[in-house]
Amino acid sequence: MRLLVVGGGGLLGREVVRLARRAGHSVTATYHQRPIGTDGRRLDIRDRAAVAALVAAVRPEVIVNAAYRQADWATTADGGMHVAAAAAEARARLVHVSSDAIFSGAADSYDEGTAPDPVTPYGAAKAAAEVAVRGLVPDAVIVRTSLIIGAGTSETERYVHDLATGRRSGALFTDDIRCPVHVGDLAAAVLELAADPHPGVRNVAGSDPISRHQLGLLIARRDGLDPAALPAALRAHSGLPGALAVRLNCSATQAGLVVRLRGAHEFVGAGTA
Ligand SMILES: NC(=O)C1=CN([C@@H]2O[C@H](COP(=O)(O)OP(=O)(O)OC[C@H]3O[C@@H](n4cnc5c(N)ncnc54)[C@H](O)[C@@H]3O)[C@@H](O)[C@H]2O)C=CC1
Repeated sequence: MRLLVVGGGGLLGREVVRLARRAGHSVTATYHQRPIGTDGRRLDIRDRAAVAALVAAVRPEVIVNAAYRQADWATTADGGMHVAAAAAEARARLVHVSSDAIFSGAADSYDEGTAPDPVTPYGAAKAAAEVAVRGLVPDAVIVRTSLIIGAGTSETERYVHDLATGRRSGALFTDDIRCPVHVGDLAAAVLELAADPHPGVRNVAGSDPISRHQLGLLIARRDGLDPAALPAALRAHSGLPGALAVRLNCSATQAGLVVRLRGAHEFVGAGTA
């Protein structure tokens, strides 16, 4: 497969690039600010003409869009649209990465057919991107995912370390439930779906709904930190906008995947939290 990974320097993008190269695919990765390796290509997806030019030059069979910047409509919504437009022009398949932030959390769980009902600007931008992508590339695969956890490299893991070691103050919510996914499982699923001729929305998250506080305890135990040093709080009392609990139901997508989407208890640790 000739693959273009947009956002190839990020947590997910890096892993997609690594696994794709290991599988023998021809991969071009783009970065935004911090160069990646010697063969990365600089790209700002807010620049429609630049996206079109790069895609025309690389002529990918598949584009994975894993670019992301929180609270930036131009990257999330407009950028997603620019990548989709270029994919349509080049007749490339598209895997667009979306988020559980498109949901309010009002439902008990969310399957692939659920319509977005975002309650934050970020969620609204991600939902708008999905609409634009579907309009431009009707056979795109839209991967909705949840908290991405790596081997120590994710924002969540860094936050837990900072809290546990007193480098910053804060708390982890006990009522903020997500389905954390291991970056390796997610990247493997993205590559499977890139080769999958069946278009549409795919939920790709961990099998284990868990609170951010429970997740923090697992990470602390795994990394030899003091779990008691992680303050707990209620998001419901925090005044912060956003969903309390979003459980992505991945069973339909999982049934068609080789990779097993593990839950946080399994991939972070065997603790019972
Ligand atoms: N990290 C998480 O917990 C979650 C992530 N997601 C989604 O997963 C995808 C990947 O997220 P991560 O790998 O965590 O993000 P990340 O922040 O680790 O990487 C995103 C990459 O996009 C690049 N980027 C930022 N602005 C850009 C622009 N204007 N043009 C081109 N590239 C730009 C950044 O330089 C970075 O390398 C995103 O679509 C995100 O919305 C969804 C749910 C949770």
